[in-house]
Amino acid sequence: MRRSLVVGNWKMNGTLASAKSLVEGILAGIGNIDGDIAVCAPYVQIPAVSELVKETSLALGSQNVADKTSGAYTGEVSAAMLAEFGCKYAIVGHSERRSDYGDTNESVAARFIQAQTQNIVPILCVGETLEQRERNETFGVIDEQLDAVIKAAGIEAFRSAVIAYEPVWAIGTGKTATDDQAQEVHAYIRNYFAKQNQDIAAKLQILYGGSCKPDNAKGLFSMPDIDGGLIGGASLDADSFLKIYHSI
Ligand SMILES: O=C(CO)COP(=O)(O)O
Repeated sequence: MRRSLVVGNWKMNGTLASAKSLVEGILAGIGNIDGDIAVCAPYVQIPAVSELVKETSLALGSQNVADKTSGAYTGEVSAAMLAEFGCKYAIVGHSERRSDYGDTNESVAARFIQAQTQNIVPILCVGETLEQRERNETFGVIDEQLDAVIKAAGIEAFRSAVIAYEPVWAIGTGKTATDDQAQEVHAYIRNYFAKQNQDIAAKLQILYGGSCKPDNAKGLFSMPDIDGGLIGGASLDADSFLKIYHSI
């Protein structure tokens, strides 16, 4: 009943030329799969990618969105600006934003709300660091990250949102959560929502992110509460990204 979704997060990589050829490679191999696929490009590559993916089944997303609507916020990009280029998704609360750029649970909630004002589906990232996992704080950290967004946006907002569970210790490290470790947290997240609204919980897409690669995607995606992936490094190569997509 839930559609699978695979999203590439290109992070701060590539050039205009490499972005175009990556998109062309993805489009050439997308095939006819019963599931959704998207790429989240750096802001300045969004206009070009938007042209290439028009009228295709490859959706476009951004890697962040401003927490304000418009005004004197130097360096920020608003949800309305992203909507003009047909962005369907916006990642909010990625761990790199939280740890390197000071995004707090509250500002992540504001970004989530801003995306939805323009009918952009926020992909809300949650996850624990290695130290937090070792201190058995995983579920508490995820509770706080989700509580902040529900407090600001309300539970109904999750009818058009996606969650990405990204264990920080598995991002860009080559370390992956085992299928069972990932499933345990995905089930926890679904249950967290079920306690508030069973229908929303049952329909919510929860993606796994954290060194998801062609060789481990199938196992992860076969778990009952894993609905796809948010892919970093492996999304920068059309073949490996397509192999992951074809594993759904
Ligand atoms: O951060 C990620 C996706 O948003 C995961 O990155 P890697 O797939 O490179 O570990």
